[in-house]
Amino acid sequence: MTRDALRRKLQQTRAQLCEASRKQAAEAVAARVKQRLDLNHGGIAAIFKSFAAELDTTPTINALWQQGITTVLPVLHPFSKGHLLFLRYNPHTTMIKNRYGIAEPALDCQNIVPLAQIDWLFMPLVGFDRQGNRLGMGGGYYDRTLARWRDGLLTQLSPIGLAYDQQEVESIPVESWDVPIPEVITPTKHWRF
Ligand SMILES: Nc1nc2c(c(=O)[nH]1)N(C=O)[C@@H](CNc1ccc(C(=O)N[C@@H](CCC(=O)O)C(=O)O)cc1)CN2
Ligand SMILES: Nc1ncnc2c1ncn2[C@@H]1O[C@H](COP(=O)(O)OP(=O)(O)OP(=O)(O)O)[C@@H](O)[C@H]1O
Repeated sequence: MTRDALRRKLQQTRAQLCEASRKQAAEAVAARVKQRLDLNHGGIAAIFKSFAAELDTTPTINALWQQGITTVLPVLHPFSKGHLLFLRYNPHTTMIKNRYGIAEPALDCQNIVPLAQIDWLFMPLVGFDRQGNRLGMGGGYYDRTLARWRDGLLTQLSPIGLAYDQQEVESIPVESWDVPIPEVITPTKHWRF
């Protein structure tokens, strides 16, 4: 199956999950993220605001805030196409909708946190396999972010995918630019590849 066909199929699968299992999945992932954070101290976490049928990160974000962890969200770079910035996010942050309709902090340079200061990069996945290969929305945004990590420039950073169990597949067709990730958290399992 091509990446596009697999992406469509997995998006369909996750769109079919019922409200009750979505809610349960979101809570279960938040609990596992909390356990994961206990392994390190302090720190800055990059998370994402869920859209469409993505795993809902609201309980995870609340858990991060409760633990006093500085939380940042991805913002589409205003002119460097395909790149992300990460901006501080707290309950008072002014939010806007980006061109995909995803909520992001309004761009204020004072709130930009360089990737070199981020400890945990929680990423949205459309699919993943047991080798740690990932499939995203197809924009290459996280690929570009991970490229810097792969090149050894961000040794403090732990990339961690968040997904429903149903997003695990036998194998993801890999492209040259794909960077496998070391961990994925689903409601029932903490994968370490
Ligand atoms: N919640 C969330 N935030 C995120 C991401 C994400 O995947 N999830 N991103 C991760 O990269 C970045 C935004 N990337 C995106 C890339 C493409 C589309 C999108 O909807 N593309 C097509 C439809 C593709 C499809 O339905 O398969 C479109 O433009 O219509 C959305 C977000 C940054 N923020
Ligand atoms: N490091 C990179 N440098 C330049 N272009 C890249 C890089 N990584 C990916 N791309 C480009 O981004 C596009 C989308 O890649 P891909 O289909 O792998 O996205 P994805 O992994 O599903 O999305 P995302 O990374 O946003 O979650 C590809 O056309 C690819 O050429």
